[in-house]
Amino acid sequence: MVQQRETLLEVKNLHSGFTIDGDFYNAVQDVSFDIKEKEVVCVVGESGCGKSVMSLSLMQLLPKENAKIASGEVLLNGMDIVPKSQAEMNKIRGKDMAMIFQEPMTALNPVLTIGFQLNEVLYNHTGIKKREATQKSVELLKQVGISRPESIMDEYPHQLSGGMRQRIMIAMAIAMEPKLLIADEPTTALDVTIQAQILELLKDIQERKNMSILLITHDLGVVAELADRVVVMYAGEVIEQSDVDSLFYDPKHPYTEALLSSIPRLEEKVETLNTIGGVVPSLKNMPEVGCRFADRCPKASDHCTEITPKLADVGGGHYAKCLLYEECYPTESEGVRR
Ligand SMILES: Nc1ncnc2c1ncn2[C@@H]1O[C@H](COP(=O)(O)OP(=O)(O)OP(=O)(O)O)[C@@H](O)[C@H]1O
Repeated sequence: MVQQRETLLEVKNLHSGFTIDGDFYNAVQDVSFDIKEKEVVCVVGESGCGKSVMSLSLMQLLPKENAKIASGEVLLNGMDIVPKSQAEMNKIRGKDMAMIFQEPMTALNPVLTIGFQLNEVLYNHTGIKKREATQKSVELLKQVGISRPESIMDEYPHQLSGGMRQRIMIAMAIAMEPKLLIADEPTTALDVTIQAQILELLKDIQERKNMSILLITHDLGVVAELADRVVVMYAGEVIEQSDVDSLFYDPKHPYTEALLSSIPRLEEKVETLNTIGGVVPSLKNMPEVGCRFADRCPKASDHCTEITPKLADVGGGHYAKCLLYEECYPTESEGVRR
């Protein structure tokens, strides 16, 4: 019998975005998905599709000056964290959910030693004393595959390679054993062999610690390697969602098909990469009605700019948002507008 996993994170109708020239624009539009315990969910999509804004919204780390969550719920173990204050979020971040970023140098403080920064995470969440914190930090560095942890404790971020810095970030993220790790393009800034090592480390830690991971990436090779389920985003919206095999072998949305066909295959002699023509619309230029991919879609019909599809189950828990499928037509009461 397949054991039902509990839902760890549930995102419901999330809208978030930016105020630009006095007007508010959603960069994340009505996004809903969930993550079960011990599950790896990958979020994919081209640059500018809202992946980072979505993940920063979950952590409540959007820039305060011009960005906010406009509506929606983010349920962590059933509790909505959207209304939480920053002080409350400071307790939740690190302990219940943690995040690693593309460029660890921006997240690490350049003038503090690695040991100081690691110990700080432990002090923030526990009443631990210095000697014990230092022991724990050294242990964490070992867990992330750092071979001379005692001496690294006294070094500064700039003395380390990009791969080492990302390992430090992972050590900081797992220090309090959070159940959810959000990783936003964690390997993009690294060279290829190091990328593979960091992904291997994430996978290993996820299994050892029984964590769930939300992995943001535009690299479908990474998705194939790590994901249990995949959420495809386009222009701020979820346009497809399914388990990883179903997505790779039977993609439903023309955007996902296009993304998949842009991966070069070893057996094919590729002269040029098959890229998707056109660009993701900017926030100010989002179509108000219809499918946001319509102007780039090879399968678009007139309907596609007139009727807004809804995300619907098009078979066996595979969700798509495309008028190629009967299920995605809005009902009369849902209308054609967003
Ligand atoms: N600080 C900001 N102010 C205004 N608009 C922003 C800001 N940051 C992002 N955006 C816009 O929000 C939209 C979503 O951007 P986001 O960074 O989430 O995309 P992404 O899918 O994560 O792309 P990438 O892979 O390049 O990080 C884009 O249209 C982007 O231009």
